[in-house]
Amino acid sequence: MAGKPRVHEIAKELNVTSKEVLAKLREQGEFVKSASSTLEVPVVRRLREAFPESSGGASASADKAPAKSAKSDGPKPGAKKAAPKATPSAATPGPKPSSAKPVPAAKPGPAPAEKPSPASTPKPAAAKPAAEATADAAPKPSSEAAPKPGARPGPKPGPKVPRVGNNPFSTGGQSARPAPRPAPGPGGPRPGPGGQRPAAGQGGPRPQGGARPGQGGPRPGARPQGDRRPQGGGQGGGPRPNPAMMPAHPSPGQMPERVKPAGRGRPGGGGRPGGGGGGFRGGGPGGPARPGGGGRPGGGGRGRGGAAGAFGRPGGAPRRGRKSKRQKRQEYDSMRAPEVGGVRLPNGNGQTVRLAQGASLADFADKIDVNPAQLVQALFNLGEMATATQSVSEETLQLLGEEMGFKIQVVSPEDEDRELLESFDLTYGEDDGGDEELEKRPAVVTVMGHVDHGKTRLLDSIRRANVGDAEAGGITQHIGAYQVTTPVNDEDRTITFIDTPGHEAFTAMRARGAKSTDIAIIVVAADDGVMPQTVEAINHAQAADVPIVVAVNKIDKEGADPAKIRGQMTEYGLIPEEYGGETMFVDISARNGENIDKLLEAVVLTADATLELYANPEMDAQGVAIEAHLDRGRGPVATVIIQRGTLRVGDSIVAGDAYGRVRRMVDEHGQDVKEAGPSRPVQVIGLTSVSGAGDTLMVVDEDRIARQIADRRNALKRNAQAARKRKRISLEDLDSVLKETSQLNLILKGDNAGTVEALEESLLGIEIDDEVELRVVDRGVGAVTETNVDLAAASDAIIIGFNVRAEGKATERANREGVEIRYYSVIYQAIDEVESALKGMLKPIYEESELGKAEIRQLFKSSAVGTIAGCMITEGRVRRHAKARLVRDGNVVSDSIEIKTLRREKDDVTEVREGFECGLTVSYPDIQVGDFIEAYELVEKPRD
Ligand SMILES: Nc1nc2c(ncn2[C@@H]2O[C@H](COP(=O)(O)OP(=O)(O)OP(=O)(O)O)[C@@H](O)[C@H]2O)c(=O)[nH]1
Repeated sequence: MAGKPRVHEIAKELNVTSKEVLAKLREQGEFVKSASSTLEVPVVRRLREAFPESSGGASASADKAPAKSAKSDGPKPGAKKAAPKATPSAATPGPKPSSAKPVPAAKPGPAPAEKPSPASTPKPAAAKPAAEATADAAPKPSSEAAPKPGARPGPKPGPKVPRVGNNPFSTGGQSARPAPRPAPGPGGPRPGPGGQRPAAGQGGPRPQGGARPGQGGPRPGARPQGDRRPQGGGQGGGPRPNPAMMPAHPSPGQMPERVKPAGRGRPGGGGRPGGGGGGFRGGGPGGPARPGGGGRPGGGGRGRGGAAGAFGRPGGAPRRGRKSKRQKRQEYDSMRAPEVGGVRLPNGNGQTVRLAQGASLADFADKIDVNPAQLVQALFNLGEMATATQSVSEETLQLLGEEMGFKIQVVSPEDEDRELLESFDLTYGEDDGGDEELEKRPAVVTVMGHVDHGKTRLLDSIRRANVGDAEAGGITQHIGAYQVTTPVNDEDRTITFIDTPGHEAFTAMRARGAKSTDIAIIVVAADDGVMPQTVEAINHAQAADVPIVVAVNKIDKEGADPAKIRGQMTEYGLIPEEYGGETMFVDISARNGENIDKLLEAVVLTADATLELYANPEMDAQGVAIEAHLDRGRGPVATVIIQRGTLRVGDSIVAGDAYGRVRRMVDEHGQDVKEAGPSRPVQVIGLTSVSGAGDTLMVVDEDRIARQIADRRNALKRNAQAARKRKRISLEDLDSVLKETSQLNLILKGDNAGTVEALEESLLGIEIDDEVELRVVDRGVGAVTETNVDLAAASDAIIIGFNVRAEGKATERANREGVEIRYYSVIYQAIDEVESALKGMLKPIYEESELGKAEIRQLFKSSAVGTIAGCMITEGRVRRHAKARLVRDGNVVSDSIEIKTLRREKDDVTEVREGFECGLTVSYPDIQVGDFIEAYELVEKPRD
C-alpha cells in the first residue's frame, strides 16, 4: 500500500461500501477490478467529489492514506502492543479473528471474553490491537475466537471497532460505524495485515477461504464467509454468528442482486452460502444483507478450501498447512526412508521381493513402487551403472535390496516356470489321479562311457538286433531315441533308448530339470579299462540317482579283461552282482552283437528291481524334448519322449518356448503314429519354433494358452540371457575397460565337469605378462549352445569346446556373430594354443605425453549428449578424443577418460588452445565444476 489507496480503503474513508465505490467508478467510466484494486489520485479525487457527504474529514487523509497505512502499524499506540502479535506468524491465524474488527457488533466481543481459554486466539488480539489499541486492547480474549494454542492470552475480542482508530483512513465516523459485522470469526480478517490495513472498516480481513473479505463486511447478517471458516477451523477469533439469527438459506429476496464481479468467476453468488464472498458486490453497510453467511447456519465454512469455489477461485486461499493423510504418510515414510547417495528410497523393512533371474531395475522398481530412475541413480551411487530396463545380475539386485532393507529372492528358472504354469492352473511332473490310474511304462535308457569305448556301436547293435526280423531290412531313422522289445521271463518288455551317446544330452537335460533317463548303461571297453570319462559318466548317473548297468564291451578283442573292469568299477561303488553287489555287469561285443539280449535283460531286471516305472496314460501328455531341429520340408521337428499321458495328433502343445499343435507324429521307423503313450519317443511336427533339448512338453487345453506360456517363457529366457550376458560395469571396471587392458575372454565347454574344471585351472595357470589377462567368463558341461555363442558375442570371448561340439544352430550363429569356437580333445593342445594367443596379445608399450589442462567452470545438461563441461583451457591444449585424467581437489578421480566431444562456440573442433573457452563432454559421468581435465596422448614405445 505504499502508494495508492485501494478501493476498499477509499470506501471506508468515504463511509460507503466498496461495492458502492465500485459502482460509482463504473459510472465514471473507470475500470476497476475489485475492492482491492488501487486507485489513482485523480480517481480518488473524483470519488470524493462523488461522495461529498461522506468524505468529510477523511478526505484529508485520503491521499496520504497509503503512506500512513503503511506506517500505521507501527505508530499506533495500541498497535505497538499489538505489534508483537501482529507478527506474521501470529498474523496468519489470528487475522481471521481480527477481521472481526470490522464486525464488532455482530459478534460482540463478549463471547470471546468468556472464552478466555488459553487457546483463545491471541491473534485476534493482534489484529485488533491496533484498533483498540488503547489500553485494554490486549487483554481481551477474543470471543470464541478459535482458541489457538499459540494465542496469547489477552487477545482482544474480534469485534472491536478499534481498528478504526488505527486506520489512517478511519475517521470518527467510521469507528462509529454501526453495525459492525459480526466478527467474522472464522473467515476472519487477516490478522497481521488486517490490523494494519487501513481498510479497517470494511470487512477487512480476508477470509482465508478465499473469500474476499472486504466489502461484504458490513453485512449484518452474517458473513457467510466469515462464518464459513470460523467454525470449522475454529480459527476465527471472532464470535460466531448466532445461527438462530441467521436464515437457514438466503431467500432470493435477501440476496444481493447479481453483478458480475469483474472477471471473477462467480459473483458473490448470494445463493451460496457464504457466497457473499463475491465480495465485490457485498453489501456495504447498507448493502443488501446477505443472509447470514449463507445458508449454513453455523457458518457453512468448512475449511479453507471450501470457500474457494464459491468465490470463483479455484484454489481458494492457499491451503497451507493442510495435508492429506496420504501426504503425511508419505512424508513420514520418507523420513524413515533410507538414502543412498542422496536418493531417497523406500524402506523395505525386511520385506521380501521376488524377482526373476535377469530382472531389470524397472522390474524391481515396479515391485516396490518407486520410480525406476531412483534405483538407477541409487545403483550408480553404489558404483554400478545400469539402465532401467537392462537386466541386472542377482548380485546387483541383492546389493540394492540390502540398501533399502528388502530381501531379494531371485527365483530359480525352475520355480519360475512352475509359477508360470501355476498361473495357468497347470503343473508339470505329476501324474493325475491315484495309483489305480497308473500303468507300467518302459524304462528310458541313456548310454554313456569313455570315448571310443563303443557307445555308438552298441546303440546301433541294439537297434539292428531289434529291427531284426519284424522290420527285416526296415529303414530306421535316427530321431534321437528308439524303442526295442526284448523277452524277459517270457514277457516282451520294451525299453526306450536315447540315441545320443555321451553325457551332453544327459547333462543338458538334467540341467533343465528334466529327468529324462531312468537307467544308464555305462560302456567300458574291456581292453582299455576305466577311463576319466567313464568316471565322469558314473558321477553324472549317480548324481542324478539313476541306476547303472555296466556293459563291458569289446570282449571279442584280444587282451580284453572283463574281470579287471569289474575290479576297477568297484572302486567307484559299482559292485558286480557276482561279487555280492547290486550292479549288473554284462560282457558284450557291440561289434558282434554278442550278449546284447543279456544286456537288455539286465536293463529290465535292474529297472524292475530298483524303479517303479508307472505313469498315467490317460492324462494330457507331458514329456521331454530330447532333440529338435528345423527340417526344411517339415519345419520345426522335435523328438519327444512322453513321460506321462498320451500325446495325440491335434493336441495343443507347448515345449519350452515353442508352441503349436501336433500336426503329425512319426516314430523311429518313419511311421506316422496317431498317439504316443508313456516312454514312447516320437517326432512331433507342428511346433512353431524349434524347442531345445531338455525342454518339457505339455499338452494344454487351447492354442491360446500354449502361446501365452511360450511367450512368457520366451521373455523369461531373454531376460535370463541378458542377465548372463551383461557385463557388470562398475566405476572401477570402467577405468580398466578404458585402459584397454588386453584381456582374453574364454567360455569353456567340456564333456564333463571334471574336464572343464581341469581345463580352467590349467588355463588360468598359464604364466603370462600382467598386461594380458585371461578371463573365463562362463563354463559349463555339454555341447556349445546358441546361448554360449550369444554370451561370447556379448563379451568378446572365444569358446573352447573340449570333447564337445556345437549343437543346434550354434555354429551357424557363431559364424554370423563372428564368434570363434575352437574344439580340442587333448588338454595340452588347448593350453598351448591359448598361451600363444595370450602372448600374441601383448600390446605395445605406450607412454603418456601431456597435452594440456582444462578447468571446468560450468556444467550444462543436454538431453542429447549428457553433461557438457564449460571449460577454460588453462594450459597447453586439449584435443577431441584425447585421453585425460579427471582431477578434483588435487586427486585423480579417474585417469583414463576420453574427451568425447569438443566445441568452440557452436562448432565442433578438434583442438582448443590455452586461454580459450570450450565446451566438452567426457566419458566419465561424474564431473563437477572446479575439476581439471588433464589431457594426454599415448605414444607407442617399442618393446625391447
Ligand atoms: N572289436 C570291437 N570293436 C568295437 C566294439 N565296439 C565298438 N568297437 C569299435 O570301437 C570304435 C569306437 O566305437 P564307437 O561306437 O564309435 O565308440 P563311441 O564310444 O561311440 O565313441 P565316441 O562317439 O567317439 O565317443 C569303433 O571303431 C568301433 O568299431 C566291439 O565290441 N568290439
